[in-house]
Amino acid sequence: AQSVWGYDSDNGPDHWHENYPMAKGDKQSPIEINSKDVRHDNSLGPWHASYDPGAAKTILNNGRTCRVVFDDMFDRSVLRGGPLTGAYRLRQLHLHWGSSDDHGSEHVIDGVKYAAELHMVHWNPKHGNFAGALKQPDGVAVVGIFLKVGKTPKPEMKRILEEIDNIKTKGKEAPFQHFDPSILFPKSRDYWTYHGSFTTPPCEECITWILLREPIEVSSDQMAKLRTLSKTGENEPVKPLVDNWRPLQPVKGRIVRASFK
Ligand SMILES: O=C1NC(=O)[C@@H](c2ccccc2)S1
Ligand SMILES: [Zn+2]
Repeated sequence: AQSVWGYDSDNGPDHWHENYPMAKGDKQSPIEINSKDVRHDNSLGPWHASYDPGAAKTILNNGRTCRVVFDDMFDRSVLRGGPLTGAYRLRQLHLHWGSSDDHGSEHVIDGVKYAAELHMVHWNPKHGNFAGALKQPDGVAVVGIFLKVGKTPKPEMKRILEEIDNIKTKGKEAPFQHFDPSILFPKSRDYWTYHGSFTTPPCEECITWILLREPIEVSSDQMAKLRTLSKTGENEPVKPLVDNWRPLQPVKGRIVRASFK
C-alpha cells in the first residue's frame, strides 16, 4: 500500500514530493527568519483574534500531532487585521515538537530553534470551505507561537497538556470544550509575516504566516509530557510521537516583513 506520509526515514519530508509535487515549490514553509533580511513595514497594522470559547470541540492524536478542533461552520472564532484582508475562521490548532528541548520548532529565528511551535490554523470563508481555501494564495492564515523551555511556564498550556493522558495513541479523541486559545498568546503582538505553505503534505502554497516574535514559556516537564504521545494505535508497539517538524525550505527570494522595528 502507498506509504502514507510521516516523519520517518521511509515516508518523511525528503519523500513527500513523490506524492505531493507542491513540496518542491518556490513558496514552501518553514523557513529561517534572518533579522538582517527582514523589512519593517509601517503599513502592517495589529492583528486581532476574537475567539468564542464555545467553539472548541475536541482534542485528538492523529498520529502526527496533537490537534484541538473548533466549530468553523460560521464566523464564530475569527482572526483579522495584520496582513490579512477580511476575517479568517479558526479551524484547529496543533503543535510540532522535538525529541529533546533543544529543537522542535519548524521556523528558525536567527539560528534559534525552539522546543516546539504551536500553529493556529484559520481559513478565508470567501473561498467556500477549507478544501477550497487550500487552492488559493490568500486561503489560509496560520498564527505561529514559539514554545521556549523556561522556569516560569505559562499556566494556560496546562489545559492542553492535561488532556494528553486521554489521547495517548493514534486515533484517540476526547471532548475539549470551553477553551479560548487566545489565552496562549504572549504579551507582545509583534510578528513577522510572509507567504508560504502547509508544512505537511499536500504542502499547498496558500498560507499567510503570522509568526509571533515573543515565545511563550513551557517547562521541560511539560515538553516531556507532550513526548509521551504515541504515533501508533493502542494495539500496536508504542512509537513516541516526536520530531514532527519539517526541515527548513528555500526562501527563494521571498521578503519577510516585520510589524516592529
Ligand atoms: O501550519 C501547518 N501545520 C500543519 O501541520 C499543516 C496542516 C495540516 C492539516 C491541517 C491544517 C494544517 S499546515
Ligand atoms: Zn503546523
